[in-house]
Amino acid sequence: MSLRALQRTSCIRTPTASRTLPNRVGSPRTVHTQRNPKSSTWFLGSRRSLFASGTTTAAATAVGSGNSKFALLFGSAASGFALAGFYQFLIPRHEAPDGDQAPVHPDSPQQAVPPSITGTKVESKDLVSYEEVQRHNSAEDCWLVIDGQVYDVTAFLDLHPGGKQVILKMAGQDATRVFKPIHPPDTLEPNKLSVAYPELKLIGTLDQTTLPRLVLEPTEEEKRIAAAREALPLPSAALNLDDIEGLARTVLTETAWAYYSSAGDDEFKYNVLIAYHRLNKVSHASPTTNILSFPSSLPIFVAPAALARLGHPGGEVNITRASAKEGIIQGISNNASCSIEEIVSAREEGQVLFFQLYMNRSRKASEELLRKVEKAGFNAIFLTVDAAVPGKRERDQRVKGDFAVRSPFYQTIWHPGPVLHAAVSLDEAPSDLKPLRFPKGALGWTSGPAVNGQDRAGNGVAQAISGYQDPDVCWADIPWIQDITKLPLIIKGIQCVEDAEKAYEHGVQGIVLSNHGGRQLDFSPAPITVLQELRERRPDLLDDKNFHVFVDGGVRRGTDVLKALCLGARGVGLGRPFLFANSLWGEEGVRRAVQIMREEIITGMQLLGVTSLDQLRPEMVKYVDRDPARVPPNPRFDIPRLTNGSK
Ligand code: HEM
Ligand SMILES: Cc1cc2nc3c(=O)[nH]c(=O)nc-3n(C[C@H](O)[C@H](O)[C@H](O)COP(=O)(O)O)c2cc1C
Repeated sequence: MSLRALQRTSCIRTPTASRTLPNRVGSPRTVHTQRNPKSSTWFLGSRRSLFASGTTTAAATAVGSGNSKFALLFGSAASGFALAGFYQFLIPRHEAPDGDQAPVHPDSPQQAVPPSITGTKVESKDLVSYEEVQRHNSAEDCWLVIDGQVYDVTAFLDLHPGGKQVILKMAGQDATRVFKPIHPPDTLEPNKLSVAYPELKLIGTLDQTTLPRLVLEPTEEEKRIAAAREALPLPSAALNLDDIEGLARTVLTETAWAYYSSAGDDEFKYNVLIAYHRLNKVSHASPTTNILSFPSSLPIFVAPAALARLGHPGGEVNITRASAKEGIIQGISNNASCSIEEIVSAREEGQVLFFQLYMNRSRKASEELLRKVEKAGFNAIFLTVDAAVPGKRERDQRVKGDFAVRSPFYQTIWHPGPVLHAAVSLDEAPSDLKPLRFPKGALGWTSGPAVNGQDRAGNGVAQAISGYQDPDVCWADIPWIQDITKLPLIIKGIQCVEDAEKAYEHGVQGIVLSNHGGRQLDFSPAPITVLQELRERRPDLLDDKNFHVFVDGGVRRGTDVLKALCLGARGVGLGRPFLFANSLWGEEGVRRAVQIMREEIITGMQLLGVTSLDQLRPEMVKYVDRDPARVPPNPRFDIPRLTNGSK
């Protein structure tokens, strides 16, 4: 089964067998939709290689509710990264002025949150006791604490873009923990405060010594994660990307694991290609290349993937820093958990970043986002077209999406309010814009229609964050985007030769053959299969220097990359491996994952007998059609037995 990318899918139509399309590049061309008779039934792979695609892992809800409790209870006792390190900066603890007898409270962070997450604090000299704050706990008199500062929000309640009720739930309490993940980091910046929210009154600074002492029991999951973090080896102990995945599963929350690892309805394993050996002098093999026109130390890039903060509080910013250090290009998801501003400020000078766009139901919102990312200096746009609606990700749905990390781009676009970055007014928002409540009090919004007649709440993380995406994106939108931005445009999610041809004819700079890591259409072809078919049927597209074909999905080995390159791909994306590596060790973990790929690619090149990537040829690989080996929907992964400190 093949997904017809860019077909309007809110009303499904059968594609015609062949047609003549207007050609913006050259003369009109007939597009042939005849399938290669040799190609077998397509199956979605899972986990391994391009020949599979994606089953994998999960992480600790970075700024979620439970961790803070845990940090409190175990923070002083535990040593190492597990608690004193990791949790301390997830949810900062109170320093105890008089040793461990000092009062503590989970939601009043001190300075431990990294600056990129914290935002700027308003400092006030007046000390206010926590008891006093607690007295102002109604709609008529509502105070709360954020970042150690006490605010009177009574007059602001009706103006709050996220609604009055969410604030009232925190009336008289410390709201830092719920505030931070869902607000832009500069929301309470001093110079912005009086202008944007004159109704908000700063009362003073919370007197930390008045906080009640809380003794909170960690949940079983918190205990499990802390123990796993305690036992984590150094990044260098991971020898391959499967080691990273196995370890990541141990430290991720059930929610994060389910979201990261989930694939389509069923999950399959598939192997396709075999590489041959060539004799050559290979002591110096260089894996450097250009991706589009940008230099890259390796023929791989970070495939855009949402919500990196589910696994680590540093989120996408960790990946940005690691990519800069390792010299590879990062794709930033439209549903990233760090804001554009955070990512751009972490970026090194000249660092190449691609931005992945989901077309918004409001074209105006998409236009503004495109202009924003171009202005911010992003280097290319990846338009994702294989996610007209979220795939049926049962693993994700089963855990019901209990998370507290939101996509700032998404908030920015859809939230009517005084400080909208994308300035979409309420009357332009879709009529079904409605608040969405996640279980356990995490809040969000969705603009999408109810799923199967039900609210999106409890349908998993993917359902929750995808509501604004337009199922009616079609080919006519391509010239529309090209008129708005001069950046190279790459269509991501092409799953058949016919759509590759259409993309070519629409004058885009490239495509990503991808099935979204197996998370969308079940039984969609493994991207390597489509690449092989493209090689057979339209080698001219692969050989055109101005048209770049990329591929992603299940790439876990250097040899996977080399096989794709042999067939003509210009670069290969990896999604989950970087999410998992980030979940384990943040920036260091992502660097380790890149290093593993570097070692494997160079070794693979040497064993293949090539010293540069342009020597890779289709003749060096062989396509093997074979039946996929069925694996259960929730496969168990071997957790590597690596011990702390092992090299
Ligand atoms: C003094 C405090 C607060 C200020 C100045 C404030 C300001 C804002 C602003 C400006 C937005 C729109 C964000 C955007 O569109 O980029 C927003 C959204 C929101 N706020 Fe607040 N807020 C405050 C407190 C809170 C608290 C205490 C909560 C929860 C307990 C909360 C929950 C939300 C939610 C759920 C949204 C919608 C975000 C989304 O769904 O994407 N806010 N707030
Ligand atoms: C957790 C997760 C989130 C993703 N989010 C996005 C996204 O926001 N936009 C997008 O175009 N692709 C997204 N993808 C798909 C990736 O870009 C990529 O196609 C896929 O991960 C490749 O498969 P791999 O994970 O096996 O490497 C996501 C994938 C995962 C696993």
